[in-house]
Amino acid sequence: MANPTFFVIDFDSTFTKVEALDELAKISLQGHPEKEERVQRIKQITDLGMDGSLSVRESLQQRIDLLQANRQHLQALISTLQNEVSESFKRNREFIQTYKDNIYIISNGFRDFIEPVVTPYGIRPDHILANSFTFGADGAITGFDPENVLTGNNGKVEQLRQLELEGDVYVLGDGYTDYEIKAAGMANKFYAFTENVHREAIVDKADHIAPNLDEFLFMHNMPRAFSYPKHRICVLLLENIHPLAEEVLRKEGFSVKVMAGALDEDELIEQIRGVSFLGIRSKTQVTERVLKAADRLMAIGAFCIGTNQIDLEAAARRGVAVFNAPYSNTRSVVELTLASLIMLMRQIPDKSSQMHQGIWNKSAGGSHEVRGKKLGIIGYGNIGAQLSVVAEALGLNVYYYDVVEKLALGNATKCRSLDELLAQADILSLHVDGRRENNNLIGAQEFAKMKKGVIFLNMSRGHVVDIAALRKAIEEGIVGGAAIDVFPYEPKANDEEFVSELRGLPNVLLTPHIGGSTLEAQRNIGEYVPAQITDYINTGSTTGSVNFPNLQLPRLGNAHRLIHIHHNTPGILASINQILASHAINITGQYLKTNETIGYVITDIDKQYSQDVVKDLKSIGNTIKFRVLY
Ligand SMILES: NC(=O)c1ccc[n+]([C@@H]2O[C@H](COP(=O)([O-])OP(=O)(O)OC[C@H]3O[C@@H](n4cnc5c(N)ncnc54)[C@H](O)[C@@H]3O)[C@@H](O)[C@H]2O)c1
Ligand SMILES: O=C(O)CC[C@@H](O)C(=O)O
Repeated sequence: MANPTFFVIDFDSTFTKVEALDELAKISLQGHPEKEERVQRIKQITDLGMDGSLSVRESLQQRIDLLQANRQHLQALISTLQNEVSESFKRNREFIQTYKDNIYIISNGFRDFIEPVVTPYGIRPDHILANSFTFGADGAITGFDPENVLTGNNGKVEQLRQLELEGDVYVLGDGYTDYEIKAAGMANKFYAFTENVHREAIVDKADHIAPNLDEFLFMHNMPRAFSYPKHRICVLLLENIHPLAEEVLRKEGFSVKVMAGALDEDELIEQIRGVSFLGIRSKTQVTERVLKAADRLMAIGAFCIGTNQIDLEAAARRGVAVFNAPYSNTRSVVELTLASLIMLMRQIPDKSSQMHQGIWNKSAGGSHEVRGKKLGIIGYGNIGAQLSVVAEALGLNVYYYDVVEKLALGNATKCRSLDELLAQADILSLHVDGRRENNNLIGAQEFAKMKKGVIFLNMSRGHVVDIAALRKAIEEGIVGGAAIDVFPYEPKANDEEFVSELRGLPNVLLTPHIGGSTLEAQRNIGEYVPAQITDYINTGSTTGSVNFPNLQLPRLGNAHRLIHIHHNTPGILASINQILASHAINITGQYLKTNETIGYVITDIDKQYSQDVVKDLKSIGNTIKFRVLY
C-alpha cells in the first residue's frame, strides 16, 4: 500500500455480536422486579443513540442509571463478551495480528470490558479508544469519565482528530457515530458492518456494505480466512425445497434466494446468471442452454434421487459438479408403493369414490390379499431392493429384473429377462432410473406380455411408461389396477391443472409425484444436499457427486488448496507440477481422479505463492475451472 492505511473498528455489534450495555443490563438486573421494563428501556436508549436521535452523553448516563451495575457484574459481562466475538473477527485473527499497528478499536463504551475482549486477538491496549467507568467505594458503577472526549457529541470524530492519523482511514461499524467520522472528513470510507445488525439508516449512508469482515478484507486484498467471501456466493433454491436447506446454507454464510415452483428453460436462463449453486428437485430441466448461460455456476444440488432432469455430461464439461440425495427418500417410496398395491388389490380407489357418492357396495368381488402373490420389481436398485425386503415381510413372493447383476435379498428370485418377469408377476412395480434409454420401457408390447388383471405401479419416472398404452391396457382389463405417481409431463407448480389420459379410469390411484414427499424425507434431503455442497465449496470434496470423479479430501490445514478441473487429456498433472516447480512452490499433498469427461486435481501447497502461479495454472490447455481455497 502506498499510503499507510488505518482501520478504525467499532466494538459493540461489530467486533462483538452484541451491545455490551444491553448485556450488562441482563446481568445486573437479574432478579430485579423491573428487569424486563428496564432492559427494554436500555435497548431503546441504545438504539436512539445509534441512529443519532439522542446525544452520546445523555444515552450513556441514562443507561448507567438504569443498570445499577457493579464490579462483579462487570466480570460476568467480560465472560459473556468473550463468547460473543463476531464470527468473522474470530476467523480473521491473522489480519488483526498482521496489522495491529494500524488498527484502532473505537467505542462510546468502556475500556473496562473492551480491553479483556480485544487484546487476546492482538489489538494493542493503546489502540483502544474508549471511556472508563467510575466506581463508588462499594464497587458500584456510578458514571463515567466526563473528561473523555468520547462522551461529547461527535466524540468519535474528535477522538480521530486528536489521533492525527497520517494516511488513509477506513471505518468499519454499525452505528451512526461511526458514520459521523467519515461525514466529518476524518476517514476516506465508511463501511456499514451488517453481520450482527442491519440498520437501514446507516447502510444508506455507507460507502460500502460489509456483511462481515471477510468482505472488507477481500475488498482490500488483505490476509483473510476465506479466499472468497461466502456471502458473495449466490444460491438459488427452486421447487419448494425444505426450509432447512435455506437455513443451513444461510448459516454457512451464502446469499440464498428461494422460489416456490419450477422454472422453464428460458426463465431459468434468466435467473441463473450470477448463481454459484443451484438447488432443484425433479421438475427443473437443466439443459446445455441453461448451463451455457450459467456464468458462475459451481455446483447443482438435486434435492431428490433422480438426476435425469440435469444434463450431467454437459455439466461436467463445464466444471459444474452435481450432487443428489440417493437414499433420503427411499423408505418413503417403498411405503407408498406397498400401501398403493394393497389398496389396488382391494379395489379401494373405486370403493372410496363410490362411498363419496353415497354408494354402499359391501362385497369381496375382485378383492385379494397380497400374501402369497408374486411381486415383480423392475429395477433392483436402492428402492427396488428395499421394497423387496419389506414386501417379503408382508408375505409377498418377490421376483425382480435389473439390467445389471444384483444380488437377491432374502428369498427374492432373480429373473434373467424382463419378459420372464412380466409373464409371471401378479403385481408389477417399476423402480428403474430415468436414463434416456428407459423411455417407454413399458409400452403396448410389454403390457401384452403381462398376466391378465395385473396390478401395475410406476413410482420411478414418467417417461418410462407409454401412457396411451397403459390406458388401453386398463380399458382392456389387462391391467386390473394401477398406481401412477410420475408422469411424462408434470405441472410446474400447484396452481397448474394436471392433464392426463389416465384421469377417470377405474381402480387407478393417481398421485402428484409424492412418492418421496414425506416430511421426514424432505427434512433429510434438506440437510444432506447442503452438507455435500458446502463440503465441495469449502474443501473441494466431491464425494457423492454423480458426474465428477469422487474425491474425499481432508480439511485444509496451514496450506492453500489449488483446485484444477480440466478436460480429461494426458499430461495435465505434469504441467501443473512443472509450473509449481518453476515457481519453487512446495507441494504438501496432491490428489488426482478422472472420469471419461474430466480430470480433477487437488494440490495443497505451502502458504506463500504469487499471483503469477495462478495465472500460469489457469492458462494450462484444457483447463475448465480453477480456484484457490484457504
Ligand atoms: N416417486 C418419487 O417420488 C420418487 C422418489 C425417489 C426416487 N424416485 C425414482 O425411483 C427410481 C429408482 O430410484 P433408486 O433410488 O432405487 O435408483 P437406483 O439407481 O438405486 O436404482 C435403479 C435401478 O434400476 C436399474 N435399471 C435401470 N434401467 C433398467 C431397465 N431398463 N431394466 C431393469 N433395470 C433397470 C438400475 O440398474 C438400478 O439398479 C428412480 O427413477 C428415481 O428417480 C421416485
Ligand atoms: O421431490 C421430487 O421432486 C422428486 C422425488 C423423486 O422423484 C426423486 O427423484 O427423489
